[in-house]
Amino acid sequence: MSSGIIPKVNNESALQPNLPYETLAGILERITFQNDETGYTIARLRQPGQNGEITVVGNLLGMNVGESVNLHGLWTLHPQYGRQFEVRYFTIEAPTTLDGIRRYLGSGLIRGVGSSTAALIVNAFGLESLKVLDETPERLRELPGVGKKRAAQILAGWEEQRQIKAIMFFLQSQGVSASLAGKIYKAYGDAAIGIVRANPYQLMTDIYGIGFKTADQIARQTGVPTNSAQRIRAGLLYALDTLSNAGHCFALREQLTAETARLLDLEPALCQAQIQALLDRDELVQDGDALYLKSLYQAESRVAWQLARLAGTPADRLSNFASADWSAIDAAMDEYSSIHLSQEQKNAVRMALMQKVSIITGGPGTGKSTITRNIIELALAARLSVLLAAPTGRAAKRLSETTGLEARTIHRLLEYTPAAGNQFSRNAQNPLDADLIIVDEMSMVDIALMRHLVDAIGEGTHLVLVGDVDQLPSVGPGNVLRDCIHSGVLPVSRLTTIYRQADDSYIIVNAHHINQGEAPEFSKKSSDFFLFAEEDPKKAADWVIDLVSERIAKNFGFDANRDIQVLTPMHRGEAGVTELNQRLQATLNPPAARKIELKHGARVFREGDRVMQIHNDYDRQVFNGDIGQLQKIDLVGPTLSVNFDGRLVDYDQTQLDDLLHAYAISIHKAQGSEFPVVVIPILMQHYMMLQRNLLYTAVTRARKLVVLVGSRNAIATAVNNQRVRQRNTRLTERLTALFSSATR
Ligand SMILES: Nc1ncnc2c1ncn2[C@@H]1O[C@H](COP(=O)(O)OP(=O)(O)OP(=O)(O)O)[C@@H](O)[C@H]1O
Repeated sequence: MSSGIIPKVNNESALQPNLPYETLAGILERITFQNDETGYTIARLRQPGQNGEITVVGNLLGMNVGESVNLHGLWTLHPQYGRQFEVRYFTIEAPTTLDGIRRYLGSGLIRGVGSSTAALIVNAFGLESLKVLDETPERLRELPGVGKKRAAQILAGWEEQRQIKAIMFFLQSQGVSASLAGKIYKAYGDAAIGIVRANPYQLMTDIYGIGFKTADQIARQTGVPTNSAQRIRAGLLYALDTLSNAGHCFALREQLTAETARLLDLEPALCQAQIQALLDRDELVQDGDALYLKSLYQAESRVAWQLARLAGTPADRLSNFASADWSAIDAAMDEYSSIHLSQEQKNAVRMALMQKVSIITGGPGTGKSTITRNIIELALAARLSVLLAAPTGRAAKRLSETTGLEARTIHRLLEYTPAAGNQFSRNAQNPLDADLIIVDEMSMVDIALMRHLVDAIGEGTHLVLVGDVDQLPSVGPGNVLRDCIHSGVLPVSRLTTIYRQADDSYIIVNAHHINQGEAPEFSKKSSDFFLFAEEDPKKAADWVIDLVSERIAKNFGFDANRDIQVLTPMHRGEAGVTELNQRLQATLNPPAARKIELKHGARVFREGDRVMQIHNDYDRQVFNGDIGQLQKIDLVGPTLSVNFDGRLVDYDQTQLDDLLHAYAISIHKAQGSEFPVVVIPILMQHYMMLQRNLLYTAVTRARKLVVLVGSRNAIATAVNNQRVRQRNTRLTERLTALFSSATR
């Protein structure tokens, strides 16, 4: 782990970014629409001395018709509704004229009070009406026809809206944007102010979209000292969490102290003391010089323990194979199968059926799918039950296609139910009922998911882990497949011979070249592997646009929207994800009168866009890396409907952060997916990311055509850089220790 990978918290406010906001003052005339769940509002504002009304949109919880408001935000141009003002922050002043007060009280603001009661109140108390409600509400009884019960009812409604307003006011005065304030209010209700004051860092755990930096800024505003124990503990957990997002399961004590001290701008000794506090509270676990978040420690130890249990049990649901006549089985396989397996492949089949836990690894075209099919055939012929799974929906679909048997995501296999508090219904108490379980694309499985998987496997069931260990490791923490192989305690079949290869096809040959540290060949004979040499990032990006929108379709007959995927090493720069997406969107899906658009932050979603979900959402069954097409935008919700392989999924305003444009995606996000054509910009500008397994992963995503655009130098740098980023994991050591103690 290199030091300094966690960005320092700077003093710039992430809450109130330094944008040139405009301020509008006026009276809120009408609320046209308000989404009860999210608080998203469309309203009309009248400005003093000006004719007509303007449309204002944003999270306007706590704002009511008739109020004088100061709105801070930006003008935007809506393709259908024209010019409108997007509110980021607001302040409210109560109305001051008789008419204003009457309209205000009668606007529906107070539950159960309409325009006639409002008129009664204003007739009786005049300009003092609001003061009466606030300070001497017993005077409501003076109103004709208002008894004790009715007065209490009016008062309760008044208090309720006052509370919302007070909370929204408090949060905004702490620098929280209106939309975040809305989220906080929705999460905590009337307790919001209390919680934010007592421990703003609590928001990190409870509210999606609030991270350490936002919580820390709120804490500064509310006066929490920078050296408070609360802040340091939150900082330590945040540092560990950031490291786990980079793939690490633990941090060394010294590194964690240094990282956190730098992050918080405090003395390391202060951080040391709070490490002990977190250990005492059982939020951290210490293992020698390593410090783990508790959940990761449990996951890693449990995976090792469960694998030892599964491998070491005397129970064997495939015992027939242990005593089988393997020369007869090999002969039968040769006779009945159209493909004659090589000896190394036969050994892999035999190993899977004889060993309770085993691993099959190999590069593209080495026969992993073929072997998997053979294993399944033999198991089914022996009337055994087989379950197949893969970490992502798309990988599972591919496994189904290559084996002809149903394959599920690991989450579905384990009957994951997010509604029931993220529970896996298949677990140690209720294990999967199968004789044989095969999991494909193991390189993508992180330590947390592996823990749930092995927990749910009963003794005697065989587990076969299949994957390509040279691919990029999982996005989540751990390096499970690699660690299991390195431990040397589990049987491994390494497949080395490439079978899938036509004479003019270079994709697989080059993938293996790259994996072995050799430069890919750009031969004239090649029909599927090309380089457009260009050193300059801007010109390389121009090439990418031209290739995707014109050349590849023209010369090879592929469809730009359906078949071609741009994969790039970085997010930033001319040839990074962000800029390429903007340019490709403009070229492949330009604005048009009939296409509705929705602006979200710096991005514009437009009907017809290619988009990608970037988090697992088990409720709605859309997963990190799923790519779909934006079919419809409904501006009133506002909601987006995205078509994922024929299934429509709706996104409301609060879910839009889960969606990115996907004309160009990062290579990391492409793991486990395949595309007919991939176009890969690769430049010295991407220096930080130029690693062998990154290029290898990118190239192996293509089924029919690979086009590299960039510099030979960058390709050579990637190929030569075998420094697979080190991940802090101890699964290898745990496995070795457990297995050696079992055999002693
Ligand atoms: N022993 C063999 N003899 C002849 N052809 C083989 C042999 N093994 C595999 N093949 C063929 O090689 C091709 C690649 O095999 P397979 O799809 O099983 O590899 P893979 O490792 O799963 O590849 P990938 O990871 O790219 O999907 C297939 O067309 C398969 O039929």
